[in-house]
Amino acid sequence: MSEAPLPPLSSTEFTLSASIDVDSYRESYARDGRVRIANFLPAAAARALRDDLLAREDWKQVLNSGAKIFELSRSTRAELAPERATALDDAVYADAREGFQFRYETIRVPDESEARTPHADMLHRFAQWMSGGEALSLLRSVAGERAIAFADCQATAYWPGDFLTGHDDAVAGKNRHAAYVLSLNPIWRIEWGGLLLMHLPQQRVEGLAPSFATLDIFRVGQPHSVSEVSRSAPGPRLSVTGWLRSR
Ligand SMILES: O=C(O)CCC(=O)C(=O)O
Ligand SMILES: [Fe+2]
Repeated sequence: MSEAPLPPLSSTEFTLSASIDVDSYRESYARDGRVRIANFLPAAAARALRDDLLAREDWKQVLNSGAKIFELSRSTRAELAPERATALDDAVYADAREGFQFRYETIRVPDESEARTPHADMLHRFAQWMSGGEALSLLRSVAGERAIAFADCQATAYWPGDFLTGHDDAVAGKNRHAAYVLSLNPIWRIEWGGLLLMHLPQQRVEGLAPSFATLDIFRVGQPHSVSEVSRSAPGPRLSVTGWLRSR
């Protein structure tokens, strides 16, 4: 297998934490198909990214109705008549009873490097950093997939009541090798929900609670879900997430 060239590094504001032991993460990933890398980013960088994302107003709520996906800006939602908003909530929970269903807020970054304007916003810069240099080289090593060429990227905020039901991330034509989730929650009680649940045989699950500056990586093709964030959560479950892809 030939190694795709590493795209140039476009930003120096993100760095890898010094403590990452690539070999042990590579072994865990090869064995289990998933791994949690603690302290993936230095705390200051993770904190800056979190603050930047929380200050943004261009979040869109995304939800599906069967195969259709709807996107609602915050201003659109604010203008919804209360009966419409309740009907929408009811439909989301009714459809979640049996089918594939999700609802959360997102800010997306374009997949193409040219569209990720250098120095546009912090999330774009993070996506570019993940798609080149030391970060991409680490991700390729841990996943054992030299064909990985870039990280696609979106920020997600799961507010109380938000969730994502079981699925396996495999989409034809997207060339996804592994999913990643950078968790940006300095304080999170497990009881607040929003757990990344890996669905195992016999109704067993392995749950990964939101955390801070950790990177979860898991191989595409494994059933998983995000459990509903509870009404006791004081704020959103904030992450930056996407897939490690080849072109
Ligand atoms: O946010 C997470 O922990 C995982 C999200 C996920 O599974 C997805 O977006 O496909
Ligand atoms: Fe997923």
